[in-house]
Amino acid sequence: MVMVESIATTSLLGHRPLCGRFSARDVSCKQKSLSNFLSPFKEFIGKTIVVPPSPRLRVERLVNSSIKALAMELTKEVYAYEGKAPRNWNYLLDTSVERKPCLWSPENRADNPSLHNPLLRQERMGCGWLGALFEWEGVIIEDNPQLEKQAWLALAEEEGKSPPPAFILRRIEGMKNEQAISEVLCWSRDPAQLRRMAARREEVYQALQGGIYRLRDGSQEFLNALTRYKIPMALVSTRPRKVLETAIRAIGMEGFFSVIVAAEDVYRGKPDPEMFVYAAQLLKFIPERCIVFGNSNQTVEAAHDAWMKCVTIASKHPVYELGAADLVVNHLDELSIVDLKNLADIESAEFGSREPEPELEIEEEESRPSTSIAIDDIFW
Ligand SMILES: Nc1c(NC[C@H](O)[C@H](O)[C@H](O)COP(=O)(O)O)[nH]c(=O)[nH]c1=O
Ligand SMILES: [Mg+2]
Repeated sequence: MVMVESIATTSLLGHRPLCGRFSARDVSCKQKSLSNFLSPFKEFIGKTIVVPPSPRLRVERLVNSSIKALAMELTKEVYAYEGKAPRNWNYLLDTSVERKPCLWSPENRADNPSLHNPLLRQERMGCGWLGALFEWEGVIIEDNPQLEKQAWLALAEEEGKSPPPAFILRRIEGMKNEQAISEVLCWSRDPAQLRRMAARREEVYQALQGGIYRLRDGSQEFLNALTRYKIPMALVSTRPRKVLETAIRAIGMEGFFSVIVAAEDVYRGKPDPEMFVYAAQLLKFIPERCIVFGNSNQTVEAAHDAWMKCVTIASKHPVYELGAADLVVNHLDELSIVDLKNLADIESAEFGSREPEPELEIEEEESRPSTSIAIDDIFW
């Protein structure tokens, strides 16, 4: 009984179903109806029992009877909802009450009754079922936006292409090199050429970067806290795996990440959700229980498209540019574990329905002036 109560309490604190049809208020009503049920029952005992049983026996009877009564009540609801009560159970069904699907047995995505282990189930509904997906640059370590630009400009020169303007560089932020070259810069569509240019661009960047890594203030402390609470962590970055592994060793952060998703593991980087969805799969978590930590709006878009919450770190972008994030901080150690649990529990309107988005209407072609680009968009 104690275990059942504690699971129920944890599930209330630690999870709210995403279907949006069951709220905390519904649960408290259910709890009230049990205590309402107990009071007439006590009176009944007082009037009819001639030889009072021992106090222990009385308590046991009360508990057993209330469990039976609750079971009967719940059975009524199930049968009423499923519409398949046995014929001689008709007297149990109050047909005047409109039954709402989902009122009974709300889906708790954090729970897994097939585990047959109350402690494991309880842990899953607490912190034990919260996954943290971290970008690398600008989140765990300091990044250097100038080097990104310089690497693209150097590659453009080597390839005999015109230097990409600032608004194009902003669009490719967070993408994989191949994706940026084929889909935005439009330098080639040939897979072999894409691979060659992408590898060269990474080589130039690494040469400029020089293998010097600097931890962002507060990252280590935050990762230590998550480790203490046994929250699994994934590193998700558009850098190649080898670069990430070298960098992790260089700053002594081995052992923190149970999963690493690197550039070569996916077809597309941000704003595509692929990297985060894959990381959640590797952590064996459903996306709704994962929180992404990034530093750009492309990350926010990717996380939300993956049905994940997103905390952004105002490293290269100021706070006011990161308004779409669920939470914006300057450094990771501003966050507490409770912040993360609360964030995981917020039911975002955009996550309310998994129905496909309606197709956008195609606008009629109008004679419009060609898109104008502000001068400061072109020059940096
Ligand atoms: N293209 C510009 C970028 N790109 C940023 C990188 O895509 C990304 O940050 C890097 O690959 C590391 O990955 P992650 O953050 O660990 O996922 N950044 C700029 O500042 N400016 C650009 O023009
Ligand atoms: Mg980043």
